[in-house]
Amino acid sequence: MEKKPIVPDAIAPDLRLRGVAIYKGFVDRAAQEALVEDLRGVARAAPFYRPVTPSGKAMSVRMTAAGRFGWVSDRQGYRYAPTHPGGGAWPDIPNSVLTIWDRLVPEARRPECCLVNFYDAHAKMGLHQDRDEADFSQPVLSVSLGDAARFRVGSTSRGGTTESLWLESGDVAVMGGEARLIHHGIDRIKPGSSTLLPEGGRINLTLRVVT
Ligand SMILES: O=C(O)CCC(=O)C(=O)O
Ligand SMILES: [Fe+2]
Repeated sequence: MEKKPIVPDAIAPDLRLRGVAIYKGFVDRAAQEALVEDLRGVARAAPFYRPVTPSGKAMSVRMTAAGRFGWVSDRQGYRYAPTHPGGGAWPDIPNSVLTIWDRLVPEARRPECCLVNFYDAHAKMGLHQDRDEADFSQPVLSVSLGDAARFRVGSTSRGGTTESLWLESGDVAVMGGEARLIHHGIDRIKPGSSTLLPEGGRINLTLRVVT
């Protein structure tokens, strides 16, 4: 039997960009600060590193993760791995992060990976699909912290037109249902657009059900 896709409906999104549900300012400033504090703890246990694509190119984004699995990329390819590339299990996903998932997609399974991306002023991420997970009926939820980022979406197939918008600190985006396999990426960061991170830059969290 086909699984019914999980679409966020507990709270109405502020807007939809080609089916991606956008919740503007869903995380308030105090909660953003608490998230950053918890993420600094994650990064102490599992330091940020710069992944390499299967073709051997260093990504501009630095990554770490929390949960049973982290998403990793190296010469062997893209995959979910139970340990950090430097060795050792990933730390637990902080409750401050899980709370956002539970409020927006309460009917979904619990996320098994919280991928943490750090973008400096020059980092970006090309258009891609999140498709290394086993169950596409489960959504991917993304939280933006720090500097604003131009978020671009295409379609579920390759090519065609795209549309974009700015994701700002505290915004949440959910790719679920028809939009679960939409192409998406980050064109650029707007340096100095947020005071949340003293060092500047942007943190993006993506929560994923992996298995
Ligand atoms: O940084 C973002 O907003 C998107 C990140 C993303 O698409 C990913 O990590 O797969
Ligand atoms: Fe993605």
